[in-house]
Amino acid sequence: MPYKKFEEYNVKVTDDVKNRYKNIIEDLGEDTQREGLLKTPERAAKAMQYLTQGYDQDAAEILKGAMFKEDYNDMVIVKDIEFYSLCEHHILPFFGKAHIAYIPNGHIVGLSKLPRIVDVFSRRLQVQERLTHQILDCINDTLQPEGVAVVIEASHMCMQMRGVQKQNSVTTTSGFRGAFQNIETRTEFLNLISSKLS
Ligand SMILES: Nc1nc2c(ncn2[C@@H]2O[C@H](COP(=O)(O)OP(=O)(O)OP(=O)(O)O)[C@@H](O)[C@H]2O)c(=O)[nH]1
Ligand SMILES: [Zn+2]
Repeated sequence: MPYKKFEEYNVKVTDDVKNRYKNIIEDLGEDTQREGLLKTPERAAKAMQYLTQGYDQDAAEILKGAMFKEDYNDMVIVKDIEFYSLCEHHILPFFGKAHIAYIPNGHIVGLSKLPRIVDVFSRRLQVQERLTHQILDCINDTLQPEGVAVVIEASHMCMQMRGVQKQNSVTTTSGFRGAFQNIETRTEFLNLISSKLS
C-alpha cells in the first residue's frame, strides 16, 4: 500500500485534530513546548488520518477493478495477510494475520486485491468480528463466488498493554459463506492455512 502522501492529508482535519491532540497531551501532564513534542500534535493528527483512511476507500470498487472471466472452480487461498487496525473501544492497535479463500464462479479476482480490501476495512475504528464479516460480505457480494472463507488471528493491545494484561492471548474469528458451509470444504481450507508448505 503506498505511503499516504503529505498533500493527501486534509488540511482542516489535520489542523483541528492537531489542536485537540495538543490539549490531550497537556491534559496528560506533558509540556507541548519542549523540543521533542513541538511537532507531535501534527504528526499524531496525520498518523490517525493514515490509520483511518479506510473510510474514504471503496472495497467493492477495488475488487471490481480486477475481476477476470476464468473457468477455474477450485479453491484459491491467500493466507498470512498482515493487517493493523484500531480497536474502537480504546483506540489501541490490534493486529495480526488474515487468511482468505474463495471458490470462483466464473470470475477470479486479481490476487493483490484481497490484501487491499483487508487494508480498507482494517484502517478504521473496528472490532475484529465486524472486520471479519466486512471482508467476507464484500467478496461474497461483489465476486459472487461459489463460496468464501475468512479467518483472522489478532493480538489486541488493549488486552496486552493494559486491562487484563494477557500478553500471549490471540483472538481468532472466522466466517464462511456458500460452499464453505460444507464441512469437508471448510476442513480443507483450515488444513491448508495451517500447513507450512504453501
Ligand atoms: N468482541 C470484541 N471485543 C473487543 C475487541 N477489541 C476490544 N474489545 C473488548 O471491548 C471491551 C470493552 O469493555 P469495557 O468493560 O467497556 O472496557 P474496559 O473497562 O476498558 O475493559 P477491560 O479491557 O476489561 O479493562 C473489552 O472487553 C475489550 O477486550 C474486538 O475486536 N472484539
Ligand atoms: Zn480495545
